[in-house]
Amino acid sequence: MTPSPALSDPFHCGCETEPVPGAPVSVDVALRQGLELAEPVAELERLPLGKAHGRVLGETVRAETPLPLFDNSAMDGYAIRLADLAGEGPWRLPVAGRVAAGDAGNGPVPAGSVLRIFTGAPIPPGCEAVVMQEMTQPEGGTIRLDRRPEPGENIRRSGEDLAAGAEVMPAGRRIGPRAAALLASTGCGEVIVRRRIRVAFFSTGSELRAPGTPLAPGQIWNANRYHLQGALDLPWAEAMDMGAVADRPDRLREALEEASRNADLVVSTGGVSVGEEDHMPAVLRAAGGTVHVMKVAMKPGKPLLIGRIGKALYLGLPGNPVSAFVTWHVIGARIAEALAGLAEGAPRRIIVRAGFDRVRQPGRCEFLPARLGSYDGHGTRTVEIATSEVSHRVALLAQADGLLLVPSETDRIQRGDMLEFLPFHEG
Ligand SMILES: Nc1nc2c(c(=O)[nH]1)N[C@H]1C(S)=C(S)[C@@H](COP(=O)(O)OP(=O)(O)OC[C@H]3O[C@@H](n4cnc5c(N)ncnc54)[C@H](O)[C@@H]3O)O[C@H]1N2
Ligand code: MOO
Repeated sequence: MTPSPALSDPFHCGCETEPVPGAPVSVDVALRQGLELAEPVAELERLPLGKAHGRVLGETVRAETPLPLFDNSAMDGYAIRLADLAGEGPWRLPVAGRVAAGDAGNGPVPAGSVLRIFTGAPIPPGCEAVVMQEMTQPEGGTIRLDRRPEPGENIRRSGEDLAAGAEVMPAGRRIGPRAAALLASTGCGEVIVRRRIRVAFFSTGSELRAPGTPLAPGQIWNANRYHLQGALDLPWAEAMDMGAVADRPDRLREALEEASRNADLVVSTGGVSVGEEDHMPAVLRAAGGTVHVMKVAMKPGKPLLIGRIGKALYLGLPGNPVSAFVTWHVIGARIAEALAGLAEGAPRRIIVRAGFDRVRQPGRCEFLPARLGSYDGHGTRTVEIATSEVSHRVALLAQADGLLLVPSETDRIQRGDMLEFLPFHEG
């Protein structure tokens, strides 16, 4: 599959250089390789529009009718014929009838008269303009009019928003609130959507316990499980939460195999680094899977496995909670969107100004939890970071406004430098 431009929009984090075997690949290369593996789910479903919110449109929709459907009034006022306004104003014209939204509106405006008309009502034959009622003075069954309206004034023309036969929405669009309003306006009572992708996920780590349960020395509460539960609470995904699995190769293999039988995408956290307790690369291979990416030149998130097992795509995110979040946010979510057939979704990026000075070691692209500060005189916001050692700093992450993107080749950031920033959508 050729990834769509939006999904593969590069981070310019070193993709210009040729990958060296065994060395970390750039974020862009990792993303591209993941997207190449992500064949969109093929099955389609027909759903009533009211049950399709947030789903991914499976077919391009074309308009069978124009939008607006018929010429109609943009204002509450009076439908007039311009020929009735002879000479200089003011003019006085009798009100011969009324037409409201929902009326069939077949009767013409009688010559020498006006019709009372309301917003959304069909424009009666002969009517060349609608005069807002505020521009008229009613006087005993007549109106007085001081100004000659322009031809077509306050008339919303049929087809001016969308012509009959035009594309309403392309396949791959998420049916968000705006899309739903348009589909409804063009009469789409049912839509064809892609089936939900199935995502199985588990956390690895013998130290992990569920929050709310007591801990023995050395144990911690599982954060990544709850991050992924939230991140996968999506209308176009069916999440299968497999809980936590101890750092034992046999258990991990069982979990991986079970997940891959049921899911399009398997996500695990932890166990992807180089320690003796980091089993996932070996477990993936032992289970017949293939490894496509092992390490990415990013911080946090250097150890990141992208592979395949059976029919499923596999993502082994690092265990450190901020590393797991960043790798999911920047790479994992893009891959999930591509599997779901979504043609959009790369995180929005804005330009900010550094509010700090920092000298750094080039070579890895950084995605640092950061807070936005005040605006400069040109409407650009300053950004502040607390530290670059962030991989375990969940509090810093939760308090951040987004991720500051530091390109891999950067060796120095000076106050006032312009940088890219990925704002978080949620509050
Ligand atoms: N010798 C090296 N050690 C490490 C390297 C390295 O290159 N050489 N990389 C470091 C980096 S960077 C990261 S990131 C971590 C990633 O390691 P793993 O993915 O194997 O993760 P674990 O070792 O299983 O866990 C790391 C850390 O995160 C905690 N953790 C794990 N899962 C959870 C969870 N579900 N909720 C909360 N916290 C979790 C775990 O307890 C560890 O503290 O490796 C570095 N080491
Ligand atoms: O790369 Mo690790 O993910 O920094 O913490």
